[in-house]
Amino acid sequence: MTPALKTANLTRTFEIGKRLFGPARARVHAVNPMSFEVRPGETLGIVGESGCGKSTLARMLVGLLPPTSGRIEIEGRALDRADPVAFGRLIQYVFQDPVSSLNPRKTIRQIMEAPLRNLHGLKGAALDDRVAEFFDAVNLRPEFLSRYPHEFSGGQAQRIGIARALAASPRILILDEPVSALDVSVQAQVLNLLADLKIRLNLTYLFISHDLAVVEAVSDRIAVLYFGSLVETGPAEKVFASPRHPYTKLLADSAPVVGRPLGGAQSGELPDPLNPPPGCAFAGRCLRASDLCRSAVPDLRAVEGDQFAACHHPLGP
Ligand SMILES: Nc1ncnc2c1ncn2[C@@H]1O[C@H](COP(=O)(O)OP(=O)(O)OP(=O)(O)O)[C@@H](O)[C@H]1O
Repeated sequence: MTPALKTANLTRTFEIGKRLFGPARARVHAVNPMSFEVRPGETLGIVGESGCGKSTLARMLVGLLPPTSGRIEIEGRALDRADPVAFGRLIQYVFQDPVSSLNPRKTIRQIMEAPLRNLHGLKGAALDDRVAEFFDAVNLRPEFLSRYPHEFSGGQAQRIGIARALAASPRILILDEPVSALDVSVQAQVLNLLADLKIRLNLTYLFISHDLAVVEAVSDRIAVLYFGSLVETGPAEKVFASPRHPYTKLLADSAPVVGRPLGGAQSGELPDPLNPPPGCAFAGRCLRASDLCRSAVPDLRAVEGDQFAACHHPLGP
């Protein structure tokens, strides 16, 4: 089956201004060569601590940030960076902070119309119909269209963000911490809405979050990101219940309560992103680390069925 979304060695480094002892500039390795697939209709959850590269990955996938190297394919077609319209028609982004992602000086109607004009050339009655259709799909009243973003609660603003993304008729939504900024009582409503829309519109989701409980609840498969690399992937019901990578186990053990973010896992020392270690980036925090771990980067390998871990000494079931 052709994947809905596929990355091949997708990589991003950032050069930063500071010069270290010579002409070479310092380089942050934000996303190391990353290859994964998302199947049609699937929700792939991507989980990781702050600074592990989640936003950099998301921004590359929607064309907001050029990759340093590697490819992005949607339904078997490589995306061309030079063609932002093609990107926008296939893949859309829902931002973490719903209110600040909406331009405060524009009405909701203007905000909704912009991608439809730019990506699909819609105007007149066809444009009005599409705006109304997607506004209704996220359960918002039509009179809201003439209002401004500050007039809405976080949950309503996130519905508007979702309507704006969906009106572009994408195949894939990148949901970057879509409920983290919302009250717990509103989170479930937005998650249920996303689940309904996915089925109704035949969508594929990439759901990025630092909240294990949310990711486990919404995902079919989960990918765990650590220090710019995927360290474990597998079925949602397996990854935290039976982790194979010691880092995944640390995450699962440190966030046992529903809705609790990854607090305890941050107590260990993260490597310096300007000077990554030669072997496994987790070796310095790992009780199982051997000389091999400190010298050779482990590849993501199948440990059982559909569960993969990038570990020289994976945990048993
Ligand atoms: N524009 C930039 N210039 C330099 N370094 C950057 C830039 N953007 C991100 N980084 C670095 O890349 C790494 C990954 O950052 P990224 O924002 O993608 O992580 P994240 O997992 O989304 O974190 P958070 O959850 O805190 O947003 C970090 O070390 C970060 O400091």
